Amino acid sequence: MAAKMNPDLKKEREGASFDPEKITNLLYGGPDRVTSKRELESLALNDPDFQHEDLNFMSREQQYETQLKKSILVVQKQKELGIVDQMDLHSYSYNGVFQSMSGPFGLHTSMFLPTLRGQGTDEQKAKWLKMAEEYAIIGTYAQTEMGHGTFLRGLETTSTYDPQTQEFILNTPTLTGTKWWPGCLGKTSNYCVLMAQLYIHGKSYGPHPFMVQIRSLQDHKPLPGVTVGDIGPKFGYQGNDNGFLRFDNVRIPRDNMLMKYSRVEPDGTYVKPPSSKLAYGTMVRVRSMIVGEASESLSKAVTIAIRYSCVRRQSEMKPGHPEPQVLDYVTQQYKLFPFLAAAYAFVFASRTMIFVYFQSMAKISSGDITVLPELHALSSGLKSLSSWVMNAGIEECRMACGGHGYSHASGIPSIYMEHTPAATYEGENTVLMLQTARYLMKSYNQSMQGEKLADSVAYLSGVQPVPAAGRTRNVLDLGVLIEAYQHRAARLVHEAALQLRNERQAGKDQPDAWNAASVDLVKAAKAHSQYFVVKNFAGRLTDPALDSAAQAVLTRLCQLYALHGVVDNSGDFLEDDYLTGTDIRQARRHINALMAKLRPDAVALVDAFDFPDGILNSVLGRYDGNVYEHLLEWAKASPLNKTDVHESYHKYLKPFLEANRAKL
Ligand SMILES: CCCCC/C=C\C/C=C\C/C=C\CCCCC(=O)SCCNC(=O)CCNC(=O)[C@H](O)C(C)(C)COP(=O)(O)OP(=O)(O)OC[C@H]1O[C@@H](n2cnc3c(N)ncnc32)[C@H](O)[C@@H]1OP(=O)(O)O
Ligand SMILES: Cc1cc2nc3c(=O)[nH]c(=O)nc-3n(C[C@H](O)[C@H](O)[C@H](O)COP(=O)(O)OP(=O)(O)OC[C@H]3O[C@@H](n4cnc5c(N)ncnc54)[C@H](O)[C@@H]3O)c2cc1C
Repeated sequence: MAAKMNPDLKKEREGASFDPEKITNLLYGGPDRVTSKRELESLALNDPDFQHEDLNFMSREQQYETQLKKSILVVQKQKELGIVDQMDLHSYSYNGVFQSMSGPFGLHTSMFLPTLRGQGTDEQKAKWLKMAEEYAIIGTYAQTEMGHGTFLRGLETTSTYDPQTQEFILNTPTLTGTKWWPGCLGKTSNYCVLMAQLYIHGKSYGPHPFMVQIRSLQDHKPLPGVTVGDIGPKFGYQGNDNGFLRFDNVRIPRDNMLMKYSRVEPDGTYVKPPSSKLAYGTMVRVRSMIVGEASESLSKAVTIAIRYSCVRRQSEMKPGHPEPQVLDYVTQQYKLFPFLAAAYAFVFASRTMIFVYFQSMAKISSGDITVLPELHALSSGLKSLSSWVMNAGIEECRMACGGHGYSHASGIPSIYMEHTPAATYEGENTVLMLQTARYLMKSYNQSMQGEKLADSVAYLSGVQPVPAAGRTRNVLDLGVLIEAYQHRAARLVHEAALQLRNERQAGKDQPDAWNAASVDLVKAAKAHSQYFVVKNFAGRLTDPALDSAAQAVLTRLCQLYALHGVVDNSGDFLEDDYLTGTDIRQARRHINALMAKLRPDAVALVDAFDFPDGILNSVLGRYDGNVYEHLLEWAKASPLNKTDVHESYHKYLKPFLEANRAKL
């Protein structure tokens, strides 16, 4: 018999002003997509082969083994089921089987295969791609070293060409040159794409990608000259064997250098790529994907916190009245609703990012590399902004669940531990924001020369003059809000550029001037990215998939997202002189009014994300809201509760207590 729905959640759903299915359809690309997503998720979630004890109750070794076993089964089953489409794979594998927890094949699919596809020549693809796609070999992306992650040009691993034998000789010359962090490297991979400094005839040509076998295909032992292992337990990512790797005079054939863009001829002649940054292509790809990872993780956390906030009743709002649902406290709404709005904003931003990525890659493949700087700037900015907001949001959701949020039963700690490194991996956020800033400075200077700018920065040359002080606006109007964000971004870019110029004029060289202005540069890059997100969100509100009710609720969310950003950054907007103090006060009032309007729709809005219980993996966020009975059941399954009296009682506590009693 189906469990009864918690009456509070039932009422919430009955009281919603719109049909969540309409928004689900928009989020996933139409009803057919939603149907196949649900079928694939359900297939994975109900497959007995994928059932296991809660990962939270397992040791790290058990987690690794469990995830490895599932990774192998997924490969077999996805073949049997004929799943090839990336979105289908995401539903079946990433969410259905792994509930977005990392596993030992993660880097094979997210970076090793894309690098082979993107950096290999046709011959190289013919040689390795099929083997890799068929999992005859398993690889990772080995770039970061103990001493350098950010500064790619500072990598110490060397690949020295020997024209005599037409081989590269790989070496790790220092302790800090030890590869450190690559996922799935410690125990799983037998190959890697190695980023190493290319040396020919004693000259350095910078980091290049090489295909390197690191373990025997017979017994999986490290090959001669290779030292490899796991780097130990981490904050999260326990199912992933992030590893270390060293080389001692390991020789690989010349054609193991991935040579789609740059080449080394047999005699040692180096053929330059059209752009040296094409070798960084896989990172751009993953950064674009991380916007999706961040939005999805934040969506999961807000789903849990909002559902639970409707089930949880606490305190007396009015003497003698029943305890209210904690979501009725406006302070609780103020914690959660802006992150609900942000989750939507970033889901939409991630869809656009993926579209721009593939559109740009099509151009790059046909030889037009002019789109690369804009793609790099956009993906760097959105990756950083989305993962920062995700981190803040997940933590806010945890705290909004009170004590139970701290328990693994809530599911929130796992989401946080697993996804918080998105702010670090694939380019540390501040560093990437500075890359976006670099592009903005260049664009700004180009606009000063009257040059035409790329679409995403065209506004830098067309910003309206600051309106007369004292003029107030209707800040609920999305057109006004978009303009305000645009104006703020353009002003911050302008001011950062001025600061750079002033630092130069005061006698600093370019790098010192850049460092001195870097806080403002990051601020400008953030403002630019926030403007992009607000504008993009507003652009989705007219999608024909939405009926008027769904459109109305998403419009409120979009207004809340934009207004909350204004209030949160009111100093910026006021300095801008574009909005006035009265506008900011109005914005605060509008936020309160919007939250009151959104309150009855909050549960339906998180339902629209369409995460089944098996994927949410949260006692607090259960769809049926039957939290308390399952909390007790979950705790009873904890390994410490396998026996009434734990064995350590006999070993330690009993003699201790007995000795103390004997002394009395
Ligand atoms: C719903 C969907 C969910 C799906 C989820 C699925 C997948 C995604 C999820 C998870 C991901 C899974 C696993 C991830 C594991 C993590 C793996 C890693 O971390 S791999 C290692 C990543 N490492 C880095 O990112 C290193 C960061 N450092 C750099 O990228 C660079 O060194 C640098 C900081 C950018 C600086 O480079 P450099 O010093 O060489 O360059 P500069 O001199 O500063 O700039 C020169 C010039 O080049 C431009 N540029 C730099 N990078 C790029 C690039 N990638 N593309 C294009 N252009 C680039 C730069 O802007 C300068 O231009 P200019 O101003 O014109 O001179
Ligand atoms: C879970 C996880 C998985 C990973 N997987 C992989 C993988 O599969 N393959 C791989 O190769 N790597 C991997 N990495 C490594 C990751 O890519 C790097 O850690 C990341 O790029 C950051 O580099 P870093 O560690 O050198 O940080 P650092 O650069 O040392 O950062 C430390 C601080 O210095 C600041 N800083 C550094 N440079 C600058 C600058 N120029 N300007 C201003 N501030 C600066 C940063 O902002 C930061 O605050 C992984 C890391 C993690 C945590």
